[in-house]
Amino acid sequence: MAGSRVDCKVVLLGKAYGGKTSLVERYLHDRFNAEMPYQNTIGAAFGAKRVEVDGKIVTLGIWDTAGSERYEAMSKIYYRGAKAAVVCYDLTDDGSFERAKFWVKELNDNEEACRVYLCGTKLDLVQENRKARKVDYHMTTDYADEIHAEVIETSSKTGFNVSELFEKVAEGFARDPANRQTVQSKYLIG
Ligand SMILES: Nc1nc2c(ncn2[C@@H]2O[C@H](COP(=O)(O)OP(=O)(O)OP(=O)(O)O)[C@@H](O)[C@H]2O)c(=O)[nH]1
Repeated sequence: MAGSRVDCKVVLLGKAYGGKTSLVERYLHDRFNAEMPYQNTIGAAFGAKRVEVDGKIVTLGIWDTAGSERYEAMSKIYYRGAKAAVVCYDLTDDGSFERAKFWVKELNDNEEACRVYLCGTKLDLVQENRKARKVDYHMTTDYADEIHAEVIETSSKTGFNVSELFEKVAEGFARDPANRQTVQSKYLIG
């Protein structure tokens, strides 16, 4: 990946313990370690991945921010210039959806060109036990319609919908006429 251009800056935002790091870990390295004790992100972490869209290469530069409110000022720095934001909430924690709304407002107020993807995390937990669901799916889609966003529910544990989420992000970016210049017009080989 060294030296390759980052076309699309993507930022992950959301409440602490919401599953952002696990989502990136699953997407970039296809792994999830349930045994590993939770470690809160400090500052932010960066990773990149190339995605093919319509025969063209989009490089996603993904910033995983810290959810802890202690690092809020820092997280605000990381969404600057982002073309897409994956705003995460934990499907088993209703407070995390309130926090997601906070980030959506931040983005709407400061980064007009940033597309918002609402990502419900830990879907495996609510599939195992329906009572564990604390964030209603239809409520999230109604809200998404209001703010012109998309909703996707994922599980980093099983991998369900994780690649699909980032593919949506890459497609949304590459197919936006405003970004046509940025997307490398070369074909992906191999
Ligand atoms: N069962 C299940 N657990 C998950 C899933 N995603 C994350 N977790 C767990 O939830 C906890 C928090 O996940 P993280 O990915 O570290 O959360 P985060 O949003 O990056 O947290 P901060 O760095 O503090 O902002 C960890 O113990 C994970 O193992 C999932 O899809 N399923």
